[in-house]
Amino acid sequence: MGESMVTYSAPAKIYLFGEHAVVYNKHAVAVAVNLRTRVSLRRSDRFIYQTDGDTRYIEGALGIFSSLKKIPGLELRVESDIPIGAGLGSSAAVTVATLGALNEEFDAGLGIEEIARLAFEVERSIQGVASPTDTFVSSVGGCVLVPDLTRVTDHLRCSIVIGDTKVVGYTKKLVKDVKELRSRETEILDLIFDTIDRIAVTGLDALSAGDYTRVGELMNINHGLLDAMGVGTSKLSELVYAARSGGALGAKITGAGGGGCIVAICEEKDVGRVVDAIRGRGGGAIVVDVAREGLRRESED
Ligand SMILES: Nc1ncnc2c1ncn2[C@@H]1O[C@H](COP(=O)(O)OP(=O)(O)OP(=O)(O)O)[C@@H](O)[C@H]1O
Ligand SMILES: C[C@@](O)(CCO)CC(=O)[O-]
Ligand SMILES: [Mg+2]
Repeated sequence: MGESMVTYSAPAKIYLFGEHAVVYNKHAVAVAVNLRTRVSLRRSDRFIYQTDGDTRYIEGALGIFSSLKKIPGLELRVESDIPIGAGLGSSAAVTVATLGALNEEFDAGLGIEEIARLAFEVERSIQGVASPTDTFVSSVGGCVLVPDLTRVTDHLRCSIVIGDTKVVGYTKKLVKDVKELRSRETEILDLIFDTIDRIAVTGLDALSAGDYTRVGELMNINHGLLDAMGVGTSKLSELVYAARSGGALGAKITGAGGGGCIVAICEEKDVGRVVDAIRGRGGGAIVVDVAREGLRRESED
């Protein structure tokens, strides 16, 4: 019987504000949520992977880690609650959890900030252009402000509902499409990004003041600007409007768009109506909580 496997997990995330603009160094506010990816691994004489996704990000994590410690062979298993390509940061979570487990198994002595930075390098190398948001919030948990890379709170006094179009969005392609649109309409896209920057900063102030009506209103404006940059779909907007009609304070695309998920915030008393409204339009709907913990060691296998 080989030595026991070491297991680390990392959470999914939603964006309250700022996706895509954050790639151009504008502010974003992201929140880790309690859907997790768990990576278990142990040394081996060859490389054996068990996972339900392709291994691009796992290979990316192994590659960047190998520059620190030689990996002769590895048995690695991934189990995840996070839908892939749904805008919930599944790539960041699998990368962060893989690096966390490697860090312990090979005694690399990396701190959480270093793990977040290495994970960001993996995302950027695969995505082409990327922000540190997804990997940072998955590493540290709670609610974070980017590009400051600060954790602002670990509690929201509202309910969070994720609506899933069940259509995969491809982050790499969507980020590239926005980059190409910006190359054609630079001034206009920069005005949109600047407006999203202001929304994120104002939204964080509203969050800190507990003014969730204003947080929701700013989320709605942000959704319109994501549509304007071409990452929306009719299905995403259908679920957004359904959530709002169901009583959500605010609802918007979360993540890269082009498919994937929306996020809605509401008062606890309205959660059932918001869930029913999303499901009534054929969307998947799950109520999530803030994940206070980011990268986390799980019990021995
Ligand atoms: N459980 C998993 N096992 C292995 N690889 C995974 C897993 N989950 C995600 N991945 C990797 O991440 C890729 C999806 O990343 P992508 O950035 O396109 O979507 P996302 O991270 O889910 O959404 P977003 O980046 O918009 O938040 C998959 O193709 C796969 O390479
Ligand atoms: C679209 C984007 O802003 C978020 C994807 O979850 C890309 C990134 O920040 O790397
Ligand atoms: Mg991703």
